[in-house]
This record gives sequence, structure tokens and C-alpha cells, in this order.
Amino acid sequence: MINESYKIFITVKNMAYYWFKSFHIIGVVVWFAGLFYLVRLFIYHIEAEQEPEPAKIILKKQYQIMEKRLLNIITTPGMLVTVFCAIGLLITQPNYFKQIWLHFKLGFVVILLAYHFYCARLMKLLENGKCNWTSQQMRAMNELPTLMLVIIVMLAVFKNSLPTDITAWLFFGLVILMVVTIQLYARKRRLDKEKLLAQIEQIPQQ
Ligand code: HEM
Repeated sequence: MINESYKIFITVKNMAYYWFKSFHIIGVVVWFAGLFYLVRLFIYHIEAEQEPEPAKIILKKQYQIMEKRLLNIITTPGMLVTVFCAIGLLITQPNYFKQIWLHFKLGFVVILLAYHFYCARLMKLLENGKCNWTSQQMRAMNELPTLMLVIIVMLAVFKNSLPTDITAWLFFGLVILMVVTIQLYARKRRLDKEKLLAQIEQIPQQ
């Protein structure tokens, strides 16, 4: 009888673990989709400042609405699902607490949570017209979650056997190259746009 109850307990515990793990991963996808898009909206919001009236007012109002909805309906719920399911994972598999990879992972998650709440603060500053960030700085900031994503997922998958050999460093270099290329491409597009606008300004008015 005790044996049978124990078997049922283990089956329920394992099933709970799979449910938590599935929704942990779903939460991560939703959270990151929200974080990436939110900062993209901040970039457009800041760039709207250069538009003439009344486009400026209309655009800024629209971005404010989009940012609020994105944060409250997608990004924060994604974060909560990730964290609650992670707690569920640790309750069903408490031996993970003793593993060093998890301690490192938690350290990076704390940075990610700080980033999330800082984005919420930036949203408020933008709403009140008190944000001093340029769109270029915002673009650079948007690379931080990419880096966190790569490190955290690799820690979750490789765990204590996280590779530190040449292949791993090449892979890491590739990710950094990708991030730098995106920044350089954005810079080139901005410079091209500025050049075009300067040329338009030089055309004599009819
Ligand atoms: C809130 C803090 C978090 C804790 C305590 C936590 C804990 C865990 C645990 C215990 C597992 C199960 C590992 C396994 O059974 O293989 C797991 C899986 C996973 N976690 Fe997290 N996690 C957290 C946040 C995150 C974040 C922010 C990400 C993404 C950036 C993430 C990505 C993953 C992935 C992709 C897996 C699946 C790994 C696999 O099945 O091989 N986790 N997490």
C-alpha cells in the first residue's frame, strides 16, 4: 500500500516537473519577446521627438499606449510565469539548489530582473518627458538581454559542464560579432538618413 502511494507520488511529482518546465520555457519566450519589443518602442518614441507637430504629439501618445500595454499584458506576465514556474521546478527538484550552475544562473537572472524594472522606470520617464537617453544609447541597451539570453540558456542546458574550450569561445565571439554588426548597421542607416535630410534641406524651395 505504502509502495503504491509512493509510486503515485513520484508520478505526480514528475508530471508537475514537466508542466513547470514547459511553462517555464513558454514564459521565457513571452518575457523576452516583450523585453526586445519594449526597448524598440522606446527607440521610436525618442525618435518621434524629431518629427514636426502635430505628428510628434500623435506618435508619442501612440507609443505610450503601446508601451504600457506591452509591459502590462505581455512582458510582466511573461516574467511572472517564468519565475513562478522556476519556483515550481525547484520545489519538485530541490537537489538543483546544491548545483553551482543554478547559482550562476540566478545571478544573471537578477541582472535580467533589474533590467526589466529599469525598463518600466524608463517608460515612466518617457511618459513624463524626463528621459535623457538618445535612441543610439537605447539601441545599445537592447543588446544586454540578448547577452543574458545566451548565457542563461547555455547554463540551463549545459549546466555544470558548460564548455570553455575553443568551440565555446568561437561561438561566444560569433554572438558578440552579431551584436556589433547590428549596431554598426543601425549607425550606417542613421548616418545615411541624416545625409539624405541634409540634401533635402539644400534643395531650393519652389
Ligand atoms: C527565475 C529564475 C530561474 C530559475 C530558478 C530557473 C531554474 C530552472 C530549472 C531548475 C530548470 C530545469 C533544468 C532541467 O531540468 O534541465 C530550468 C530550465 C530552463 N530554464 Fe530556467 N530558471 C530561471 C530563469 C530562467 C530564465 C530567465 C531563462 C531564459 C533566459 C531560463 C531558461 C531555461 C531553459 C531554456 C530551460 C530548459 C533547459 C533544458 O531543458 O535543458 N530560465 N530553469
